[in-house]
Amino acid sequence: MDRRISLHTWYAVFVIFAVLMLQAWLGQANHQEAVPFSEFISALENGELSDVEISGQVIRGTRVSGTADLPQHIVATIVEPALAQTLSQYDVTYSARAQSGIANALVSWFLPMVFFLAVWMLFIRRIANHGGMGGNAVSIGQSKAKVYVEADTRVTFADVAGVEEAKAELKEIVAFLKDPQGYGRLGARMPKGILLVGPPGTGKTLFARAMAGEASVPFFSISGSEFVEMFVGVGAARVRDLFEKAREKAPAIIFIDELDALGRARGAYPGLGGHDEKEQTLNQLLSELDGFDPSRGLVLLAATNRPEVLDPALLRAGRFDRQVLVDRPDKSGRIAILQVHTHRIEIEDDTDLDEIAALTPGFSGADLANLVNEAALLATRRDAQAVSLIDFVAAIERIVAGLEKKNRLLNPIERKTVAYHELGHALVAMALKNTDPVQKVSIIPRGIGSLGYTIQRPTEDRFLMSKAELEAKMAVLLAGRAAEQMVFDEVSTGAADDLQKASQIARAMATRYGMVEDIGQVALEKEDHAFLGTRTEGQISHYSEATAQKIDDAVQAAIAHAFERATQILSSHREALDDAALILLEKETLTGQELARITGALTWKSA
Ligand SMILES: Nc1ncnc2c1ncn2[C@@H]1O[C@H](COP(=O)(O)OP(=O)(O)OP(=O)(O)O)[C@@H](O)[C@H]1O
Ligand SMILES: [Zn+2]
Repeated sequence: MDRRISLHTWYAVFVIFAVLMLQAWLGQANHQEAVPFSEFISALENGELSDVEISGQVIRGTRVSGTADLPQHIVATIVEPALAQTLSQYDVTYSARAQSGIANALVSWFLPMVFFLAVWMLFIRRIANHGGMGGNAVSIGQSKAKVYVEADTRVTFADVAGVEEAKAELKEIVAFLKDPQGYGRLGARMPKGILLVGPPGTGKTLFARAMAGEASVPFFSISGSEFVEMFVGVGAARVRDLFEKAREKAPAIIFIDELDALGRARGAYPGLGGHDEKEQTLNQLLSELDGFDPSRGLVLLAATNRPEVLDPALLRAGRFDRQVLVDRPDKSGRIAILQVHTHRIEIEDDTDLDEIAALTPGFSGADLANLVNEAALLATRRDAQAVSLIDFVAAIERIVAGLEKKNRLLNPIERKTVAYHELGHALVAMALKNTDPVQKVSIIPRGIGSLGYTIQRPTEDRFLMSKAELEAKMAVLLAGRAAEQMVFDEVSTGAADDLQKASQIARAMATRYGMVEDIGQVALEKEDHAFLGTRTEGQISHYSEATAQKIDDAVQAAIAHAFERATQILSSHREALDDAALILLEKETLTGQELARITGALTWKSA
């Protein structure tokens, strides 16, 4: 990759240099000397000039006779606008300034630019086609497309560790690739496209290659980021080529890395350029997806760490209709990943991977791979026979500093706060009747702005919610902050999103669902139950100041009540909360069952 970037830079410098040279040369040929206006006029009056042209404030002419030591082309600025009129008695042409501006730019900038860009592209193509990616990857396609194909990736699921849930899901796909016919026979339908979603460096690319390795099928890949700054039509041609090549070799895996770079919501590009090109590429991809027939043994995988920016059309049924989460590993996951990577190096017996894993919360698989590498380098530098714990600790310190800069790691106090916050949500959800069961609690940061998370799995699709359910939901939402308040006697900014959601519900209860006695069964605002899925906003009728006051009061009261309720539940289960927090801080994720076991929750589900 680096090599190609440096070539790009090299050629960019070359082109700029060449254009500047050309400009200088053109300028010379066209050389014009600026002279005072009075001098220009006298030359004109003396009949020394021909081809006199006025464009805007500028007048130029070609000297046909007169003093030889003056340049042939002279130009002056019309100082007195009124004079422009009197000039009409001479043989002059008036030309629009804009026109001559464009013509000038065309000659001096645009044409040479196009010419050199073309030459540049040609060079880049040649390099790309000859150089390829190195290793056992071969790039195919002579001119248009740069699709990488590996006949055998030599990576298997054993190389991917710490992401067991995702692995289990993807194993099914491998079974299909190994025997497309047999799979179809049982009536099972493969998803058309599978989207691997997760933070950078968690092994999405590795997973895709491992699937190809497991199934012993060729691996065709292309990266979304390579589609940027491409000429119109090239991107679409690449996509077409990718699918064509893969179809010839089916069964096979097609992998599109960084899907977000080319699959961004259409119409979402600020500014000009690139827009049409990206739309064309995306449209081509969509049409390939629609014509895609999984029963022929092709599996389409893509990866992204920003699923939220993807064009919704990509995620529709029959396109990328299966998402697999590839998350940052928890502690046991990190141990497994460290095992994979330390396999190839010599390590001292004293090195306890468990301890290293404990020191590296928030590390991704790529960070851990990097860590093992660094540690090995440090050991080599001190002439050791094997890598030992001290090398790992030193390497961790270096890497942590880098990650902290990127704001990806929590300090110990933050971790503790997040643990209690998330457990607050989880325990209150477990204690209350009208809530969805807790599936998972985690203190592994997920994306920007989310430091931890609690997943509740709805037991069914919801179209109606009762007042009791809404109230329970609010209590669960406020329980994060309630736990922080109770344990640390201090609150943090981590609850902002919870508060917003709870306020939304409280407000809707007052203004839309007629659930507040004091206001009555009137609808004051339009539907906005973001929590049920639909969304339209605005006032239905104009209501008085007094009613507005009542709404505010009702929202305040509902929130206060929910907070009170959460606090009460948590304080009566303080011991369970502390026990769970200890274990969550150690393990980083807890499933619903584990949590129930720790807290004995199932015995106290009541209220
Ligand atoms: N789960 C894992 N198990 C083992 N190694 C891993 C794992 N995750 C990442 N790695 C290591 O990190 C390297 C980079 O991971 P990979 O490129 O697959 O991540 P990615 O999720 O595709 O990242 P990005 O989103 O930045 O493209 C891998 O080649 C591997 O060495
Ligand atoms: Zn929260």
